[in-house]
Amino acid sequence: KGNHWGYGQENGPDVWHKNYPVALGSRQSPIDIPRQVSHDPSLGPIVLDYDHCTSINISNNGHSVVVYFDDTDDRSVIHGGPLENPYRLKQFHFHWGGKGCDGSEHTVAGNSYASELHLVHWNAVKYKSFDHAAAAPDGLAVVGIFLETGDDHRWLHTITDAMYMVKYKGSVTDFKGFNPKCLLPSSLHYWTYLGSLTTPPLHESVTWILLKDPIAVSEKQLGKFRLLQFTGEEEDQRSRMENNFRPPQPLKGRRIRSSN
Ligand SMILES: N/C(=N\S(N)(=O)=O)N1CCCC1
Ligand SMILES: [Zn+2]
Repeated sequence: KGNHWGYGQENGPDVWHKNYPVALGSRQSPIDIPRQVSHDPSLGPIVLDYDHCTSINISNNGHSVVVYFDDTDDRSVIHGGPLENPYRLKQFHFHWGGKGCDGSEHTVAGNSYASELHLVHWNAVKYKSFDHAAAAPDGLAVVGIFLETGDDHRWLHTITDAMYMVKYKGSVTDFKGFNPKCLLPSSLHYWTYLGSLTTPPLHESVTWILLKDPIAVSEKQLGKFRLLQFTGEEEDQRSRMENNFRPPQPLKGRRIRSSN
């Protein structure tokens, strides 16, 4: 087993470029969102059509906790905003910090949030599979939602309650009938820019749509994320899954646009 990428001292974001040279590319994510962003009146609202969405399962892939969706048809798509096609929901996952530490990937005027939720979509109009789309400059669209600590989130507990079933890397369990619309903040105002996957293979294929308003989750709920392990059940060294975020990358002249 080679030195697989991770978030540790030896295999973390600072050395990913050794196996994934695109890590030093010109449209890497995440980034810091500056205080002043140019407002683009031509940017319409983002529309999330998740009414017939079908979650399949929840799993621990050794880097995050992931909920997968049936993406064999257009039943859960996002469209509008900066997007020229509808993009199909494939999965969502989270990035978070350690106890009392922030763990979002994008930052806003240098400030981090406790966690960040990513809803990953792919352009099934132009590409025949997720993997093909993931390698194309307009292949993916990821909606990012910031999580800040506050009151308990009414619907997040369905996800945190399932986490004890996927504690170890490689575990998966049924997770049907979950609609991520319940995780959206009240406003869909957003920032958008062209970037990349924030984990290897770091493909520069993502149109990022970051919602400005965070959702509130309790410290207790966030604590359940940290019960997950990076390692498999059979591995002797245990390692708590936390701080699974890549820090902001150079903007390299990119334009960030703001919806109204
Ligand atoms: N890095 C990723 N998403 S993210 N963190 O950029 O939203 N992914 C890797 C494979 C599928 C999604
Ligand atoms: Zn992510």
